Amino acid sequence: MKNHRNTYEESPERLKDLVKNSADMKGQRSPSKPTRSGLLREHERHLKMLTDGSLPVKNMLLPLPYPPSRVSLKDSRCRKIRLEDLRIDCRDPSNIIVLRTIASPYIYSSTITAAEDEMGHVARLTVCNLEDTMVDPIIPESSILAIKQPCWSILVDGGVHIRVDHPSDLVILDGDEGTVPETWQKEVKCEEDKSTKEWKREGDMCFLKKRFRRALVCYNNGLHALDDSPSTNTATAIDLHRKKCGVNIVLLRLDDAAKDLAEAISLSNSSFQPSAVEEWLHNGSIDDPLQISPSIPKPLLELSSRIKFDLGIYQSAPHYDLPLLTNYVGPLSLHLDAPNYICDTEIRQTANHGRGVFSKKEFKAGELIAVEKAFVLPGYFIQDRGSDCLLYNLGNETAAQRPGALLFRELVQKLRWNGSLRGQFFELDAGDYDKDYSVGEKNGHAEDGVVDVFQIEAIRQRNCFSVPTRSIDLLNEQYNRHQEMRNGFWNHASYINHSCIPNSVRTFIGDIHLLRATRDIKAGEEITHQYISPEVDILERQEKYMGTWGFECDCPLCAADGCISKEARDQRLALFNELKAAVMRTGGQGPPTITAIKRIAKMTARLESLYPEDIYTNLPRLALVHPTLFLVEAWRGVRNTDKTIEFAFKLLRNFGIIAKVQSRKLEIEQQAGLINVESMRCLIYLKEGYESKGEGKLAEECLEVAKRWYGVVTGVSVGWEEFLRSV
Ligand SMILES: C[S@@+](CC[C@H](N)C(=O)[O-])C[C@H]1O[C@@H](n2cnc3c(N)ncnc32)[C@H](O)[C@@H]1O
Repeated sequence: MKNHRNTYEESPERLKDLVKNSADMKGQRSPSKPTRSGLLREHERHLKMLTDGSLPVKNMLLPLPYPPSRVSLKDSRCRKIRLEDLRIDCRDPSNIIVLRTIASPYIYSSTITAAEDEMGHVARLTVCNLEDTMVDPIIPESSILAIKQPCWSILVDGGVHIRVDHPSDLVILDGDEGTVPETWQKEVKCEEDKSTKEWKREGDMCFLKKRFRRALVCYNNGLHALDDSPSTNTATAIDLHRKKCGVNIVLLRLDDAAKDLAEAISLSNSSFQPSAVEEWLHNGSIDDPLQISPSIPKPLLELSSRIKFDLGIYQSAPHYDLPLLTNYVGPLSLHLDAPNYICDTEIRQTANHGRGVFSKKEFKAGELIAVEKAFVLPGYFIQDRGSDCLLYNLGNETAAQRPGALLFRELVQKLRWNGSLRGQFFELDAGDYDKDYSVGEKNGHAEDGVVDVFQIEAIRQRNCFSVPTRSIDLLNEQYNRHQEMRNGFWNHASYINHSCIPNSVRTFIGDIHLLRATRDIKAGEEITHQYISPEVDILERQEKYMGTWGFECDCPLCAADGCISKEARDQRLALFNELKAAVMRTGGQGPPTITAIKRIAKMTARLESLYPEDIYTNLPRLALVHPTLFLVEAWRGVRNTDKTIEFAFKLLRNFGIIAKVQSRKLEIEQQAGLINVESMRCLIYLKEGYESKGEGKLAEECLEVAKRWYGVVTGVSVGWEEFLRSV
């Protein structure tokens, strides 16, 4: 059994201990020196395990943070060192080491290989956060690499390896650079002499086999091998650029894809300069002043639309065919071609919550405030256990489940390859992460591909959303029980601050985020939403906000709860728990008895008395929500219409929605009200009640509000009739 332990997939627990206990080894030389045969034997064993398929969950690890090197290999500060010069955990940004890999890589949660320096000394090399695959390895055997700021990192088995966390700290060399040892230079093979046609064919084969990087090389070589006959060449060159563009899109290299497409378009119509086409692809607008789209062939048009949507297009009104988008989206089709609508909101400094999003115009309750396509929303088969992974951050001792881990991975890839998208992202809140490490464009360190993976993770943690495939699916209990939520990232929405009693609700259709007003909003008001639904107990909810986002909420509800003495709050919580247990006891054998309902109503009334009216005038009373919901449904179950109506109004009140009937008209005041599935359901119960009392008009008014709230809660009106039938 011992022989089969996978020491390549490091246990985070053991690594955490190691980080704590190895501080005193910092600066020392390697305690062990592997032999070439020992290292290769061990590597072979792990590779075999990988092909055998006996694989654990992927544990991705982020050690203690350190910044990526910004020293280029051509920089005069750059100093070449050897394996024997390396020290434990000592990174000097000016140092580089040139290595040659001596084995095929093991690619799982990271890329692991064996490498030698020019003295013939060997080491295990671990490169993390690469978009690497076994069919298309980035560093196959015999690759020549320069590693920036190399050092030894301790392994749990007592050995050491060179660990690279920032992908930009790894530079793959062609073999003819001055930094490459002479003996290795001679061994670098020249690419074969092939015709354009042959390169294209090989590129196509590689594409089919998902060897995307190799396909790019082949198409590039094909372009270089073009002969001098212009007539046949133009069509071939357009085709090769188009193919390259497609591969770059798959690899999330949108900037490169735009370059290739611009070349292809310009070749197909010489009145367009490549630079003008590239600018059009990047301009974020639906406008096409040069009239490029009507003048290009369909395949190029399709690619241009793909690139423009992925880079972000903006429109000035919330015009969307939401039923169409809703019906299109499914677990395998998350990504939509939809423009953003964010122009009626703006990002500004708040008084004491950092930056926030503000309305630039009035919004009516239910109206769309903003619509945004995801910057990144990983698409993967939820059921695919092979994509299971966890991301351990040893710096702040947090662990992200698969949705967060996969989002992190894709963020790194997208940011690394698209300089045009970096500036926006690195402006976002990274919490306590030391901004001095930052290499975002705003700091003027836009060296190609240099992104700080620790900063990306800090930004992800603070700003990502947990999302269903579509928010309407959350109304379906089956879905709720079985579906894992994904993690996605939306740049504009990342500026929205939290409030426990917000004025907007966020919903999703695939990768589209919709924000709707829960009540009328004035121009200039700050837009808020709930990061998570607030816990009943203020201390518990503040702990959660502090734990994940580092803030203490000071919304009116938290201020009110803060006015209540600890003793009274404890009393409230004890009664709340007692009620919860009493409600649980009624479950099981048929509907609750009238005696049980009355007992719970009495306890609920006692709990209500613990909410002073002068403090909670129109604020939600969270502890009362669930018992009151139980009572509404229980009275409805025994067909007591008057009681159902009475408790439905109480439930709305407990959500902070002050509703009453005045002169046989429904009046609703919801400045601090929580609009959610339960409050919407409550209105449907009221509609039913009034219907059975022959109050048709009141019933209709309740239904109208319920329908508006359905739009807020799901983002769309699709499925309303079906939902109504299911209540
Ligand atoms: C998603 S960002 C929101 C935008 C952020 N204010 C900014 O300047 O980038 C989340 C961060 O905003 C701040 N924040 C959000 N809601 C807050 C609130 N109710 N009170 C205080 N700070 C808040 C916290 O620092 C939190 O980590």
